[in-house]
Amino acid sequence: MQEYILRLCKEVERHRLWEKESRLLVAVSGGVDSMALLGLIQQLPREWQPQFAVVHVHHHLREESDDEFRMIKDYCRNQGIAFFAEHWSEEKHPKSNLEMAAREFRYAFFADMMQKWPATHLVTAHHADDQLETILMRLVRGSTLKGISGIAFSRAFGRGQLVRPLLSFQKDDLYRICGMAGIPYLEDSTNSELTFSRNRYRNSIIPLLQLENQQASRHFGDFSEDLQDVLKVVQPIVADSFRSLFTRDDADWVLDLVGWQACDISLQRLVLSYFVTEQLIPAGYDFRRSQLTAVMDLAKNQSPQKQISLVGGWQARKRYDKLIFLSPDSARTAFSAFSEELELNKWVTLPYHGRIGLFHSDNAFSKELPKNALSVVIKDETAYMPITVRSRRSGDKIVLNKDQPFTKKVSRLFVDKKIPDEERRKACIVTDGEGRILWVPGYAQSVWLSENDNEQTCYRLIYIK
Ligand SMILES: Nc1ncnc2c1ncn2[C@@H]1O[C@H](COP(=O)(O)OP(=O)(O)OP(=O)(O)O)[C@@H](O)[C@H]1O
Repeated sequence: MQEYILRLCKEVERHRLWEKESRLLVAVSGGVDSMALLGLIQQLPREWQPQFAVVHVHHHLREESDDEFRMIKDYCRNQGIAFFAEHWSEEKHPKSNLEMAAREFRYAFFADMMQKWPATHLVTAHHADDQLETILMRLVRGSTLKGISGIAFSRAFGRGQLVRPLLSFQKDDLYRICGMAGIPYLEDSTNSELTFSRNRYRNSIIPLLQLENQQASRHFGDFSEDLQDVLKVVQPIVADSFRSLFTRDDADWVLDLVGWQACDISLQRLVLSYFVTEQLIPAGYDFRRSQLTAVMDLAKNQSPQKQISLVGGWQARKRYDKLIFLSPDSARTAFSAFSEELELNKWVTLPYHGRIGLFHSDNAFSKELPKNALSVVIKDETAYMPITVRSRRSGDKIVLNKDQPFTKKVSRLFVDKKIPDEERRKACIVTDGEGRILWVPGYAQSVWLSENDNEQTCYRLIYIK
């Protein structure tokens, strides 16, 4: 046992996992891995042992969950260890993606407890065999370089760090630890069934690799550490390029395609991969390599306007010399069926951005236009009340040019001006009481408007973006 305790101390020191003053929340499922982890932490020498407590989630997914819950609770009570548990009741279980939902629930509870207890570190019992499985699965399924680098010893989580001190321990070590120290544990019954893909790897593929070489899991661990070292050095360089090429627009991101295309092809790929893994995908979401390839293809596509859907409801849209990554919210928020009559001297807030109003020429706003305002004048004999502001409709037409009036489709207007699709959707249309289009703020004004005041002036339309 002493040998294992020393090994844990070494790992904590080598990877700077925690300090004596840290406060650890140990995530215990009741299986051999996390019970061995708890046992080792309990037996750490005083100068190495921070304060610690146990967190457990009762998933109510299997009959044995009750036994696990009770076993950990009793163990902690007998050993004088603080124990915090949460129940994931059956009503909260979704119909699909159960494994993913259980994980999300678990980590949300852990983050919450880190805040409440409070803790500096969450400690999980991921070990060398988990590492091998994870790397292999990600390689086979397709993942980014960061994904293929596997599980990290430490990463930011909640208000502190998530640490995995057992990554160099093999499963057999953990059985031995529990055996030697008389620590109870319960086998997870799903481990022996081939229901989830991880278990298929665990039971069929990995034993073959280990037959080939018993040190396979150690070698995967070395590979993971080497690759993580490389990424640590390269990442800041890539991050610099990322910052110069990407700009943020609320929740959306915009890539300058001209600058990006001027980069070396390897840097192009690395910058996109960095963006996707570090910024786009919420922590823990597994982004597939195939999506990265799709984004690359989109960026290089000949057509000036094209779009694709990405994981998690994100959308990538190519718009001339920009690649816009729309957040799930923006992608959903379509400026659809909006229509509102303008009341004299009052602003109407537009659904996408900006406001618009109809003001009498005597009104203070008309006399002193707000900054960034666009404004046009309606001559009272030309337009009929009420004036309405609405979103675009197909078939919208506007009559342009005072001297030689001609009718133009609003859609054609946008194509001629090379206005990207999202901007077109955000554009609003101002009509008069007869439904004639008076103004498309920012883009065109009809023959019935003028820009300058004169004696006939009665009303001014003002739009602020
Ligand atoms: N119900 C649970 N309650 C508390 N801790 C848990 C629970 N289930 C898992 N853990 C902790 O998480 C560790 C890893 O568990 P598991 O292999 O199921 O992967 P995971 O939590 O889904 O994480 P990942 O997907 O990152 O591999 C366990 O060793 C244990 O420390």
